[in-house]
Amino acid sequence: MRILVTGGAGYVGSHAVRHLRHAGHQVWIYDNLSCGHAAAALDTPLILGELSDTQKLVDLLRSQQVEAVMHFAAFALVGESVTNPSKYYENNVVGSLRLLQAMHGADVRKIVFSSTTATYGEPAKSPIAETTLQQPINPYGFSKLMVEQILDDFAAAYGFGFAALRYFNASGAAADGLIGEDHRPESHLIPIVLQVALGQRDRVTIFGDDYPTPDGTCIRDYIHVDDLAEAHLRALDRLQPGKGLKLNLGSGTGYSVQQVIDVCRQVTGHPIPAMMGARRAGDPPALVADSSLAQRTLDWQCRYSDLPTIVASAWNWHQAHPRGYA
Ligand SMILES: NC(=O)c1ccc[n+]([C@@H]2O[C@H](COP(=O)([O-])OP(=O)(O)OC[C@H]3O[C@@H](n4cnc5c(N)ncnc54)[C@H](O)[C@@H]3O)[C@@H](O)[C@H]2O)c1
Ligand SMILES: O=c1ccn([C@@H]2O[C@H](COP(=O)(O)OP(=O)(O)O[C@H]3O[C@H](CO)[C@H](O)[C@H](O)[C@H]3O)[C@@H](O)[C@H]2O)c(=O)[nH]1
Repeated sequence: MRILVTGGAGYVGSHAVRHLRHAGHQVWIYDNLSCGHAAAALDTPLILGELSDTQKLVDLLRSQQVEAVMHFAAFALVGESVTNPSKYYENNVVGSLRLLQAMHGADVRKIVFSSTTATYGEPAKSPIAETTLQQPINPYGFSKLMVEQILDDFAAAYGFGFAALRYFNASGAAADGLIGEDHRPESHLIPIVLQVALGQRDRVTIFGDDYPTPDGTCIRDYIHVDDLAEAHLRALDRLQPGKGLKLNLGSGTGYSVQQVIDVCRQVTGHPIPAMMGARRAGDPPALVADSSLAQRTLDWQCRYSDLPTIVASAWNWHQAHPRGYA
């Protein structure tokens, strides 16, 4: 297929682009490089553009005869979304709406959208299935939930076929070490811990050890970015006009912050000093996916999402690119 990938110069998008191309699809990346890196595009055509530029998108979709869109472009810092909600609703909601309007205008009706665990807020029960009530606790989560709603309505009214893939914690890097995770500022646990191992930070601060979990630190479900990319590829094949797939993507195994740091110590052989700090606002105690619906619907399984494999791939990338894409 001929596919436009918004946010394809970012972390998850760049890995998905490689999977798409490997499977024989023709791909164009559309990115404003606000958080992404031109180098992450490798040899895939990169078009610099804004989600809000509807006319540019219509022209592009038409001229390249695009058949489907994968939509990764968004802002994704939970804390920043609380202090600057306007920025998040503008980019994530209005930006997505403009993209969908462009697709409608160009008669492109297939889309795979990056949603998030953050749409669930603080669910009482774990693991989290898709039937869990979606009650976000921050503007980032609301912005993604709003787009899910818009997609439902575009499916019903205009025949869009969509998949909203709710990722848990994306992590790891490509096995060949060519691309990896480089967020600026970095807020994600694994890259921060590995920056300590590289000597770029003195220590990692653990955000709270008084959670109702076995060791008191927060539990998350880490899924390898290549497993996420594979699920996107399979979702693309299963889009149906007028219908929406809403699927959790996680490994189904939870690791505490303390366990993640311990695995990073084992993989890197570095002592990785850690100190206890205060809770980070808005962190739920435990988020673990029930991804059985995605497994059945997509005929998909995680292959690289055991934590030592995730950390080893990330460590490979960080060692080879100590300054990221700089
Ligand atoms: N990383 C995770 O653990 C995680 C978890 C759940 C959901 N998600 C979602 O997955 C998607 C990708 O996340 P990521 O970690 O790769 O983020 P990222 O910041 O690395 O990538 C986002 C990309 O979108 C681009 N972009 C942002 N706004 C744009 C705009 N208006 N026009 C054009 N391009 C724009 C950025 O330049 C960047 O290249 C996001 O939608 C995020 O909300 C990520
Ligand atoms: O320096 C750090 C960084 C993180 N953590 C902890 O490590 C865990 C994982 O934190 P991340 O920031 O790596 O990931 P989050 O679970 O907060 O975020 C993930 O889920 C969010 C929604 O909940 C967004 O989708 C986001 O993009 C995605 O990475 C959390 O308990 C956090 O408190 C620390 O203790 N110290």
